Amino acid sequence: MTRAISLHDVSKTYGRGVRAVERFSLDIAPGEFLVLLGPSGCGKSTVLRMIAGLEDITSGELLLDGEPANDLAPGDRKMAMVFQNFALYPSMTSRENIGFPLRFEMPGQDTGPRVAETARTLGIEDILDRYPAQLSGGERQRVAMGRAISRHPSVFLMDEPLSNLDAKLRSHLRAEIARLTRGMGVTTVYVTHDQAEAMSLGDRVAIMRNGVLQQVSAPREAYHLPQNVFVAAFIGTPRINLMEATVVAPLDGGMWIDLGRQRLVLPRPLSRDHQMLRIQQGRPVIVGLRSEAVRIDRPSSARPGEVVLSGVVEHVEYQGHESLVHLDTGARPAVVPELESARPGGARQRSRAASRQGGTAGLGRLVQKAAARVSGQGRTAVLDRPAPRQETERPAAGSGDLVVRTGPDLRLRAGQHVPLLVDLAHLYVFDHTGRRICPAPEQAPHLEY
Ligand SMILES: Nc1ncnc2c1ncn2[C@@H]1O[C@H](COP(=O)(O)OP(=O)(O)OP(=O)(O)O)[C@@H](O)[C@H]1O
Repeated sequence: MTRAISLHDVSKTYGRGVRAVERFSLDIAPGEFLVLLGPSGCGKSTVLRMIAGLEDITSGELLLDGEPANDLAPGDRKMAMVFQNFALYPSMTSRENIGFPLRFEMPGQDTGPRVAETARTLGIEDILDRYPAQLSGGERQRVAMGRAISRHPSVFLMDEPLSNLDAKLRSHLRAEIARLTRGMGVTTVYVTHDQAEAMSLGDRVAIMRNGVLQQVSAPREAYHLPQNVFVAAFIGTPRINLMEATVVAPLDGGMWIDLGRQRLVLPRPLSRDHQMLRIQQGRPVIVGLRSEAVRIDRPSSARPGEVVLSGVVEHVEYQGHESLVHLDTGARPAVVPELESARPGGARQRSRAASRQGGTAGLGRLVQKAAARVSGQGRTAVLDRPAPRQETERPAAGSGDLVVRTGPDLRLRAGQHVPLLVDLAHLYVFDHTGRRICPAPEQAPHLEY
């Protein structure tokens, strides 16, 4: 059996007013593998624990297979939880640990065959008579998973189950979890702060920040069409390059994006996405370029849709199969403050702060309008208003503002000037509220999976 989970406008406030989750809404389909992803403290575990019934829901509704479940006792939810710290009974063997919950589910029956079947599935038959202290971390986590699986639950809830394991074992068990849960067709909600884990496991990924859901989508879509700059920055390695910029759109119909020392000239005729940028004329925006959007090559090698920039090599990270080249292009890296509030209150405070800081009256009003929109939706984050650019404010030497992937054989040295080709098909632009405006949300291309 597998089941549907729905959360409607669910909020959680812990005692003394700690608002951990805010108006969280999500429908999880039967058999789906849903990953809750976000930085530490953003409320992922709280959502999981509310689904499990281990935390009360302050407001909003939880439905299991369409039935209200806010007040259902945890034991009646038919869910199994796997935690980060394995949580095995130290005085029981693996066999006893796996069989323990079955004693209550199958009173008076022989649990042996169910334990044996579980052990076979996980390939742990040879450690059934050992105690937790005699097991490696990976073996312990397999036993903990065995205990969850043996009950044939309708839902798996996993809270960072692999974070105490080393990288190699983590990737091995990750594949095992994917195989097991898909094979069993059981709805799974999996919490992690590791974006690579989320991307490789989830049918869909729900990205949270400060208790607020930012985006729910298939991993591919979260990577290619991030709804806001936070999602863009959180997903993908190396991190997306984010630069402060200004759209310049003179009346002659041309347009470019001013990056400080250089500009990205948008080719004419302007694409629809680029035409939409015209309304940002003169306003601060954030340009996002993933490392694969830029290559080091001569201007004469430019393909259609590629425009020319240049950079100075700061530092090269050799990775064996490729190199990551850190470059200074003279742009100002845009900061997505980790502690930036995505909540309506935070947005209001920030807009007041922006108005207080002065700047142009127009910008103050814009920030306020955006804050009002954000209050309505609670979805995107307002960025700090960029400080006026000053010639003296350059990134510290060695920091680089652009990271580009190259083949491992390209020999570069620090201080070398290199030509860059930017593929505008991979250009992201976010407005000052952090929302993606290019590619424009309403005409984003449908992705083939
Ligand atoms: N029992 C509690 N009492 C008060 N505040 C709590 C309690 N549990 C969690 N919080 C707070 O609620 C917020 C969300 O916590 P939660 O554990 O859900 O985040 P998380 O995203 O799972 O973090 P992590 O990845 O570090 O486990 C945090 O600010 C945390 O300090």
